[in-house]
Amino acid sequence: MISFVNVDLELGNKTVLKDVNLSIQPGQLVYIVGKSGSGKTTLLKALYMEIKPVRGEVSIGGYSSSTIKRRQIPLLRRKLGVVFQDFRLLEDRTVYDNLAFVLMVTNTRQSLIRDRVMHALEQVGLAHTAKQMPLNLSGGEQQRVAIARALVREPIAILADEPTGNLDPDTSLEILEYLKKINETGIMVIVATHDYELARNHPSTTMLIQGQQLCETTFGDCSAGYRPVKPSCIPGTSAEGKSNAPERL
Ligand SMILES: Nc1ncnc2c1ncn2[C@@H]1O[C@H](COP(=O)(O)OP(=O)(O)OP(=O)(O)O)[C@@H](O)[C@H]1O
Repeated sequence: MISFVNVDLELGNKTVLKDVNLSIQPGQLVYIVGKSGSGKTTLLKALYMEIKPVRGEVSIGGYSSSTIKRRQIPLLRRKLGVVFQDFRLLEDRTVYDNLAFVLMVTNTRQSLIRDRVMHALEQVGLAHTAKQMPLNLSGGEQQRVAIARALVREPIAILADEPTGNLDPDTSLEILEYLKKINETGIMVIVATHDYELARNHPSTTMLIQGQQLCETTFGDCSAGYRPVKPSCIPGTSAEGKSNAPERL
């Protein structure tokens, strides 16, 4: 499970997000939408503990931002797969080697590496590209390789930061379909995007960052509008179970 409880996040001296509360359960797919500069990347960075909250607590994969030691951060990150807008593939290595590299740095057995790499490529329909160089693939295919690379360590969650930002609308939908299929295997998927319409076409829990606040809606229930999430929604907090009636915005 992932949770944010009363979290404030700052960059430099600027407060980017204030009093964020969020709970994501195993198997959930969540969109974080918000305009450019609203703080989506900042929120994801708090999840992989590149940014520490100035107030409140982020919990993920059994670690807490309040107690995690610096040396434990790489261990947390091994449990997470991160996907970026610009793919970030190693251009001088084959598709296979891009994935294998991730496992080699953690001393995974060679026989296991091959199985894991090919399985991850199969999950994005690209097993046949294993020997190709990334730049010989289309943008959409390169992003699918990046998703496979995120999968190869069998993460508890995939964090995707604007994964469709460099892609045309049809390819963007295709990428979201792959992320949805991966989510159906039980992996939490968190997609940050400024493309509200894209998220809208894929009904699921959608969080909106607006004026430093994180608000929630579920498409199909838009009549309730977006509501700020209160700590009462976060299991395990002292306020759990108290009312969090939707507020019309
Ligand atoms: N190092 C920094 N110091 C101060 N402010 C920063 C720093 N880095 C980013 N910011 C500001 O923090 C805010 C949030 O940035 P963030 O990258 O999280 O937004 P975003 O929603 O991901 O935007 P985009 O969709 O354009 O990537 C922005 O206003 C940005 O200008």
